[in-house]
Amino acid sequence: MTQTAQDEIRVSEIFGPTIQGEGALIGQPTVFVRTGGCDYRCVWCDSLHAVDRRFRADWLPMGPGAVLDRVRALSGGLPVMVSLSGGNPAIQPLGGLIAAGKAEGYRFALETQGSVARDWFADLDLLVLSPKPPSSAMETDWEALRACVEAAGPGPRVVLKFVVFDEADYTYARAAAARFPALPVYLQPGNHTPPGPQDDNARIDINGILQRLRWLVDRVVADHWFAAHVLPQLHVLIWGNKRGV
Ligand SMILES: C[S@@+](CC[C@H](N)C(=O)[O-])C[C@H]1O[C@@H](n2cnc3c(N)ncnc32)[C@H](O)[C@@H]1O
Ligand SMILES: Nc1nc2[nH]cc(C(=O)O)c2c(=O)[nH]1
Ligand code: SF4
Ligand SMILES: [Mg+2]
Repeated sequence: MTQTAQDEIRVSEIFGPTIQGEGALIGQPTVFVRTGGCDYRCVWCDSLHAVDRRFRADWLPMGPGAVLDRVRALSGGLPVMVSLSGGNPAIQPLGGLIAAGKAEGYRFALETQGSVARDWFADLDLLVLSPKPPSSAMETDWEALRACVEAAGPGPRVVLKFVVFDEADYTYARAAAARFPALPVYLQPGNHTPPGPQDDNARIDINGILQRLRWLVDRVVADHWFAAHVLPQLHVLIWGNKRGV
């Protein structure tokens, strides 16, 4: 593969295989490629090490070949699901990595807030759009979100995934889902990440997460919102907000 500076991906971390902890592929063995840099800054982001520019020195430019070498080494050369996350992976040049990986049998999912659409979304196996509710303090660009769905086209599965902390977030999720009636919906309770090193499972408020999870189930059932899936972040229940799992 010939490589140019435009192909370089800013990589915060590559880890796994672990299990996918969230959403449509929960429980599935997955290697994560987390890119560095985001056009948002959600107040409760659990991955600030890939968002806050203070960590920029840790985001290494890597060509698609080098990323695939690392993924191959982690998976023992066996095809596995690769989740592209971040940061916002949509602001990175990932088309070459996806094409090269698919040629070797890897499958690709991508997690994005839906603020930037890319033509290579059409080559994914799964596009997870996670527009941000009021508690994030971010504004949704509905046209950009729709452009993401359109860029995906008929190829990948496309799903919506909402983080819900409170009633206003739930109302937002209902309204956003109603704009895209054909898309499956996943709801997950938010976790309040304490500041400091993300390597300490004891610092996670598991009781708060479970309380919001019970409330979310009650809310969905009371509304007869039978198309929604309600799931916790399984990796957070297992490991807290530890990095690299
Ligand atoms: C860290 S983000 C990276 C991808 C992309 N920027 C996005 O937000 O979709 C990956 C997933 O984690 C979710 N997430 C981030 N912080 C969270 C928190 N405190 N509680 C629950 N989910 C969270 C996001 O909503 C998104 O679905
Ligand atoms: N196990 C595990 N599952 C995840 N699902 C989404 C994640 C993310 O941060 O994008 C994530 C993560 O960081 N770890
Ligand atoms: S969009 Fe995603 S990565 Fe960016 S700040 Fe929000 S949760 Fe974090
Ligand atoms: Mg995460």
